[in-house]
Amino acid sequence: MSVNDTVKEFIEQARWFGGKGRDFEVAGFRRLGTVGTDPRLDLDLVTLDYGDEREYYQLPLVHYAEPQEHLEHALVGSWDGGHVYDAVHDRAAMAHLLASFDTPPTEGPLRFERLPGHDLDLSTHSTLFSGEQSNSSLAFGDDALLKLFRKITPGRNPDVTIHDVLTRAGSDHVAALYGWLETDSLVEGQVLQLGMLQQFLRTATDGWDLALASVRNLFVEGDLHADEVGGDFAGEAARLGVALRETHETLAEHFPRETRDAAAQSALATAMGERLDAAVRVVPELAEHAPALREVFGRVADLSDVPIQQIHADLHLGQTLRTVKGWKIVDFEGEPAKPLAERVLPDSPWRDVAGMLRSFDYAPRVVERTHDDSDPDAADQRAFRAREWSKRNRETFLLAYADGPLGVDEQLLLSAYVADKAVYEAVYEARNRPSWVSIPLDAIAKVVAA
Ligand SMILES: Nc1ncnc2c1ncn2[C@@H]1O[C@H](COP(=O)(O)OP(=O)(O)O)[C@@H](O)[C@H]1O
Ligand SMILES: O=P(O)(O)O[C@H]1O[C@H](CO)[C@@H](O[C@H]2O[C@H](CO)[C@@H](O)[C@H](O)[C@H]2O)[C@H](O)[C@H]1O
Repeated sequence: MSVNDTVKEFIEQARWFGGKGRDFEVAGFRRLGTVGTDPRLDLDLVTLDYGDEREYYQLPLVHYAEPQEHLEHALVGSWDGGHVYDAVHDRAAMAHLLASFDTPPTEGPLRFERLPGHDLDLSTHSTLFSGEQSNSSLAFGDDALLKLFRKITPGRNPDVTIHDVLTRAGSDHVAALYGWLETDSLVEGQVLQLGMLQQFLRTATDGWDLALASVRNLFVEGDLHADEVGGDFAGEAARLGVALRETHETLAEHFPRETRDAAAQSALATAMGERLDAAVRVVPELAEHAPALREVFGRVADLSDVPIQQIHADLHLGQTLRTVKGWKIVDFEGEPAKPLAERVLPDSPWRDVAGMLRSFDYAPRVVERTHDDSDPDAADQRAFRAREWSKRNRETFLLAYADGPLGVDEQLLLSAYVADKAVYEAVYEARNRPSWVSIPLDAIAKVVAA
């Protein structure tokens, strides 16, 4: 088998590969740089050709002369007389990267950039994060987290740019950026950012997991209200609201702020309508709600002077981490499916708020699904509690975020973003978790009934 075919097979089964199910060929293989010897770590860039478009993926590959038993699960293939493994699984290869952040090479194509203020702990070893992630993240002990980007879009990565700005501004709501890895390359004449090193949040618990635990707690005590059980989430929802407001304020101070005029608002309404049209083709059940949704989107076309700025753009509870020092927000890459040029455009902060409101709707619905519905009374009671949990946390979060009631225009814009996100989710679920598609569909039915 050729090296290209071997690499293609490896990419197809990788959990970070975003093009699953699509036909592609490996059209090119380019060495971006090499770090260390014995073992040698190559950072390679693979070009994938889908026929109508191309994408680039980063492959960190470690080479050994002899087979490595402990890396068997990470074998990519054997070529050039050696054995080649996915390097994120190899502590020796990852130690080369950490050492290079500490003492950057003085020559060569790779640039290991650092922010001042933190001495890396070189005595640590790497542990790869598991889970459904679009990139590969590794913890170095309790000290640092390295995220190696997999899909590489030429140009600056917003995750790096935004963490850089928020770290320098002293924000309490992100993990501090320690540095990043980049290279100039001939690919589209732009910089390629390959990885990001940041503070490891040792005491972090995922916001989504915390929300699920709170709902489970509530379901155990079927006769108690959300505010009467031990795991009530409202205090956390309020703190999250404040954390998001403060993050938006800091972003507004350091990135350009604009206002969207009537023409731009009209373009927003059109874009939401187009996303709906495309979604109906994937999820035909959306069709019955389409006229009412179009009305919701149409109302935002009449607004003008809408403030826009840098936002997170892909916010949900799974992008929040609760630490002993409060809530942190992660992953500022924007919606991965969108092209970079669109992802870096300013947008209304209400889009982020809408993302969180949708998550507060999801959490109880997901827990409900794991319960045995053999007792219809208990199921009804759980459905009632689920609605109560969601409403309580959405309202508390929103009140804390806005620090008061919303104006009519703000409410209108927020409802449109909520509906737009639910339309996006209907497609996402149909493609990834078809049995969950009723969660966004039910939410859409509620929006249009309101
Ligand atoms: N600084 C950090 N410290 C500890 N865990 C983190 C940190 N940043 C992100 N995580 C966790 O690492 C995982 C991957 O992070 P994320 O930025 O969402 O990656 P991806 O871009 O691959 O989706 C998530 O589970 C997230 O909660
Ligand atoms: O984290 P990603 O950028 O990969 O986001 C995608 O996956 C999310 C699921 O992990 C998905 O989020 C949806 O499901 C969540 C529960 O699993 C829920 O909290 C979110 O509100 C809901 O949107 C997200 O839409 C998708 O882009």
